Amino acid sequence: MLAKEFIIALGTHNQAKRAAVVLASGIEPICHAVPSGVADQPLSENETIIGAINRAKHVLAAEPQADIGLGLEGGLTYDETHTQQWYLFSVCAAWDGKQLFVGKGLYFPIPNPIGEKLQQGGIELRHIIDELSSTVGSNHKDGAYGLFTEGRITRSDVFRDAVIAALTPFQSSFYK
Ligand SMILES: O=P(O)(O)OP(=O)(O)OP(=O)(O)OC[C@H]1O[C@@H](n2cnc3c(O)ncnc32)[C@H](O)[C@@H]1O
Repeated sequence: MLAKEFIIALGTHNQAKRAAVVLASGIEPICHAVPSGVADQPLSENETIIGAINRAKHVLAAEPQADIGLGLEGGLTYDETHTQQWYLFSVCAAWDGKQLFVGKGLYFPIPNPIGEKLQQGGIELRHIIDELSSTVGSNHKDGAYGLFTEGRITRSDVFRDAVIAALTPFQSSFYK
């Protein structure tokens, strides 16, 4: 476990992401919205990872008193090779000014018509999930994962695992 005095800067005010960091670390992060430098709706694995890394680096620069910057980014990717299926996944990048690690959360199939609609542009996943779940701000709540699994997995759960993965090399003596 990280020491309580360890300061985490998180590059967003998103509540699902903030909750994920608390679940993963037991620490309340300093939230500071920073640009991801990628599209509002990333549509490839590479773009999503770059967005997470940009956020981690930008937030540590903006909050230099922090020990580590975390960037959390959600994105979609199309699996051409095996399943011809769109997937939603969540990435955490962790940057302490010297070392960078990335944790990837669950890969989760989403209905292909949703992926195709997003690919056409002009709309983000949260708009579609808001409409399907008759809510506003689904991306701050249980998200697409919560809707499709009837609450068995939430957006915070998925990001929690990604945060644990990205933080572990900074915590565990096995990586020293
Ligand atoms: O405020 P920020 O940190 O930018 O959080 P975000 O939720 O708006 O943005 P992300 O970059 O993480 O996600 C890219 C887009 O995909 C949407 N999205 C990703 N995962 C989602 C989920 O589980 N449920 C609903 N929308 C989701 C999200 O709302 C954005 O429109």
